[in-house]
Amino acid sequence: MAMERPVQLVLDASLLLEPSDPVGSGGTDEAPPALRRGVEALLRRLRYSNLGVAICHPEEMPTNASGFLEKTAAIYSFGYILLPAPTGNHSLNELMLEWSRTSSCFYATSIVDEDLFSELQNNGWRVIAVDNQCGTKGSGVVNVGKIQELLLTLTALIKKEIASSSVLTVGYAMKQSREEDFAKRGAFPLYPSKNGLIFVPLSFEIPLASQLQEVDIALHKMTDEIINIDPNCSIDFPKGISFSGGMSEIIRFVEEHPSFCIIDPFKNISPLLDRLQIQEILVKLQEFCIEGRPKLRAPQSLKVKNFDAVDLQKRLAEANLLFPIIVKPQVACGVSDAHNMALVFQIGEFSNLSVPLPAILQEYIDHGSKIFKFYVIGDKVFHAIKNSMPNASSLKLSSGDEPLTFNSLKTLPVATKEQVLQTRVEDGKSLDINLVEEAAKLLKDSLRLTIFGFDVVVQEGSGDHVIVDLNYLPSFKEVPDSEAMPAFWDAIRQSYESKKGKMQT
Ligand SMILES: O=P(O)(O)O[C@@H]1[C@@H](O)[C@H](OP(=O)(O)O)[C@@H](OP(=O)(O)O)[C@@H](O)[C@H]1OP(=O)(O)O
Ligand SMILES: Nc1ncnc2c1ncn2[C@@H]1O[C@H](COP(=O)(O)OP(=O)(O)O)[C@@H](O)[C@H]1O
Ligand SMILES: [Mg+2]
Ligand SMILES: [Mg+2]
Repeated sequence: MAMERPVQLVLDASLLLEPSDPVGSGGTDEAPPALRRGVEALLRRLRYSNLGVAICHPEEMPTNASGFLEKTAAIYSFGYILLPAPTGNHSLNELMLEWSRTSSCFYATSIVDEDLFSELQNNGWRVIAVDNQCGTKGSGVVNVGKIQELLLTLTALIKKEIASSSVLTVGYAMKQSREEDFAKRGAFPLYPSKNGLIFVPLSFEIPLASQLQEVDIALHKMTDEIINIDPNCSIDFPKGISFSGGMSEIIRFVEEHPSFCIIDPFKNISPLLDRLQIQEILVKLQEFCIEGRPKLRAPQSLKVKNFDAVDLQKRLAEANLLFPIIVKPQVACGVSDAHNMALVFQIGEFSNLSVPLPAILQEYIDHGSKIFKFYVIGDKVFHAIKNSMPNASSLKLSSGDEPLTFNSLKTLPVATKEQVLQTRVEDGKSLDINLVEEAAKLLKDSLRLTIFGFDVVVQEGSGDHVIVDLNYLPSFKEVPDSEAMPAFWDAIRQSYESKKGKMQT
């Protein structure tokens, strides 16, 4: 994808500031300048958009407002330009003229100024008027009803400028913290990525259907939009799950448009919400093993609906599940207590155990406090080594006769420095990388997911490679951006092309 001309976006003060007294009234009772509703979200997205962005305002703006805008520009590392006072021959700011020569330029504003508009358009700028009362029909100005529609309109205009049929627009929906993590890595350029993808956030404040009609692909982490999961019914999308309004609109749109490319289909993600279904997937993988290579397997597991000791003792024996046992909620993600776990050393410790039910009991694998996090991103497999929980014996010391309860995302009892040092370097029991990479490809074929992660621990003694977790769309933070981002973009395009390929057959 040849990089086209850079894109320059200039945001007029009228678009950004709460309309207070008319500009220049200098009235003393003016409220302090503030950003209009929806502007902070717009600026946050533009910051990592790979577009050139500048804030502009008329020279004669009162200093408290211009100072506020200058500070705002600095916070988001945007440019900051003053529009010359309207003299006879409107002369654009020098910089804007310079940009006209080198870039595709867009001017977004909320006030109509016919002279300025025609001056801009004579210099090749596209003007976008946002939610201004008086329409500006026919003057080549693009009208946008609400500020939440601005980015989608901008991507449509950019795509037209580039006029290359291979450019695809990806609308994305995920929780803000995850979006920020990805955006900071450059994952969501509003300007085509190397392989021709343009990313735009889907707004849950305006109807989703009209937005989805404008994009080629929707990328989502549906587990960020789960309101609750019925723990007593086996999860089988959409059964047992209730979603936010916006996510429900996306789900409905996809049902009504079977050829639309959703990454990933909800039914394909659904098993990863349930640690029992994850276990079943991993047990199937056990059939894959290569002579003379370490065994790749799932932990011995057992689902329980309660922790009543009598019944439990029998069931543990039947499942030949020995202590120590790690106890996890059957619901794997999407709800706040999906990561509340416990390490239990004896049957008595199950009484009043605070792990949500139904629960999955798993053999605890001594793995020298080292975990291998594998990330499958399209047809690429990456892995990172992270500090993990130490061998059970050292955890038992610190927990007396109590179970060790923790939250796996927040308070995982990882090994202390001295515990890591104590761990004998298991000779020959290290990771068999290509065994796991082979398994990763099989997993990808059976899961039919574009991006997923799974955790492998190597059991001390046996050297068994035990897969203890499987996640949909993790953050793969440990993979360098230079490798992770191109893989991320390729994965999305591959999924799109294979979906379109299937539609044709
Ligand atoms: O279990 P892991 O490997 O730590 O992966 C987690 C996991 O994907 C988790 O998602 P979820 O299970 O809550 O859906 C992610 O947390 P949030 O969704 O709360 O952000 C983590 O980002 C994942 O960690 P990692 O990115 O290191 O794989
Ligand atoms: N069966 C197991 N044996 C030993 N350690 C485990 C086992 N299962 C999980 N762990 C440890 O607990 C951590 C959290 O468990 P995991 O299933 O990944 O929970 P989550 O899905 O919340 O991330 C793992 O990263 C690993 O360090
Ligand atoms: Mg995990
Ligand atoms: Mg997980």
